[in-house]
Amino acid sequence: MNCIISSMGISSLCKALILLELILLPLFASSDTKTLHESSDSSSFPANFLFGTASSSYQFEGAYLSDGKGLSNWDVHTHKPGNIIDGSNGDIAVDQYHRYLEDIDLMASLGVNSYRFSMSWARILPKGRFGGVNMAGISYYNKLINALLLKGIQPFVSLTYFDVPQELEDRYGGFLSPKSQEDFGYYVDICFKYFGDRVKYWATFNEPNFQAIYGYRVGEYPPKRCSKPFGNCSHGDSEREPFIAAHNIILAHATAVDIYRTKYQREQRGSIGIVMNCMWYEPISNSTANKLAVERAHAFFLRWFLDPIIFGRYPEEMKEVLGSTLPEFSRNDMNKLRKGLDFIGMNHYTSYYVQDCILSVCEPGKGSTRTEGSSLLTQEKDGVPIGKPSEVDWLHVYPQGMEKMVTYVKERYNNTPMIITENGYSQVSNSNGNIEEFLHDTGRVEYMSGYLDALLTAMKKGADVRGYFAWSFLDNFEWTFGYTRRFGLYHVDYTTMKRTPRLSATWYKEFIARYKVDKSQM
Ligand SMILES: O=C(/C=C/c1ccc(O)cc1)O[C@@H]1O[C@H](CO)[C@@H](O)[C@H](O)[C@H]1O
Repeated sequence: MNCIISSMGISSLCKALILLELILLPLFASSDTKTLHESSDSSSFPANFLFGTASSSYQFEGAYLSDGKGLSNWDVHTHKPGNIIDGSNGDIAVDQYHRYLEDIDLMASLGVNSYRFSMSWARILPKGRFGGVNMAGISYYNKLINALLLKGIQPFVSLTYFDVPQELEDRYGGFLSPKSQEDFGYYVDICFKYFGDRVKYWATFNEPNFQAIYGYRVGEYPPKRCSKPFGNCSHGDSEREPFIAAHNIILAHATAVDIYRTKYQREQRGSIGIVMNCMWYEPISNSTANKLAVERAHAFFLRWFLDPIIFGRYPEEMKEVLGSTLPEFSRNDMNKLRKGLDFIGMNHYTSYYVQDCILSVCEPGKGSTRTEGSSLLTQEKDGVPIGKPSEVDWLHVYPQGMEKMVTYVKERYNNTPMIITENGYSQVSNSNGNIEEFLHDTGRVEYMSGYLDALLTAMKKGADVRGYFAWSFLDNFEWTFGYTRRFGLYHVDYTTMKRTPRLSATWYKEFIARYKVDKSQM
């Protein structure tokens, strides 16, 4: 039975059921970890569910100047000393550009039915719309798509994933200029035209909420703009620019959807959405102020983009605080925004406690300032972490967050179809050494098994979720952390580029196999 929490509170029967669950849950949880291999109930996922792995162009492809590719903002950023903690870059990355056939064989052996990858804008249009189409780039993605389809693996394409042609930055300041909307429209039209006969899933942007904050507030991603006290950059305005960049990204998304709907979708029959970074928030106490702070945290991160795209307006919480700093949508923009999206892509990894900083005085920290919504994010309460810590400081294991996050998005956006576009776990490494330890990744298996169970719980309660992608297929270039964070189901030796399956790869393979056996019996 479903427990419906109304404004009146929870019924007493529900309370009793929840209590019973709380008592029984630890019993099941402990037997779960004993038999890792049978812990998750894959057979209950619906038919046609997408089970895949995820990647992105800059983190995987390498070949940064091959066959006519132009420079991207990330090529330029990583080549400047001091930007990446281990001084590395994605020039070679994991060389997927040359090894895609071998990689597709690995995916086929895993049994996944989908692969999420991104197209490098600068590989297709080295100078944006100010130059020609690079046919060698088109040819690479054609080969990749065809080889995937040959193995029964659906391509799931992110049109852009943080990397944009440097030309756009140099010419007009990238996403700070409305001209970026036009450029994005020009680019996606080319992608739909060349690949849309075979690609049925398109995501316009990956984590634009993260992109806006890291590029324009804290200045750790290109174009490395910010102001004090948010970060240390030579240019920028942390209180204004994130909102301008976000505004242009929202309208660039709308432009892409408009083009797809008017020119391609009827014939090509695919779907188009956006991928958001989704963090779950728990109030640090049950006070009304902290609960309101949780809602503000969602408003200033997730709803910042999804409210305009789905409802045509920014969250009230943002308007109230930001006033005229928040750009406005013209009538023309509103019309474009009406085209919405077909699915919400969700990257979910971890959860935070939230403390109100309007009524109480907060230590400075993530989210605490006015322009961030006055909601301080922490991962500890009275010295106790929100979930089991991992080797990576920001990644705490809190599987309940998956169920709650999916349920939140379901309720707010009228159960728009959702796809978990990323979920994953990291190990830390400073060298290639001790591969055995890296391969025996029980932490990752427990993480995925717990999060998939929580996802299924949300689905059993009615959430319309269509797919799950593990981040990541292989170890890869982890942005500012270079090669020191390993998220792969497969270990990569960065000297030889050899890929080796971890325990988690075997576990995921068996998980998918059980799902397939069950579905073939239907
Ligand atoms: O979710 C995140 C990043 C979270 C974070 C980073 C640094 C902090 O200090 C706090 C959070 O990005 C996604 O998660 C992955 C693994 O990180 C990245 O490799 C993906 O490219 C990206 O889409």
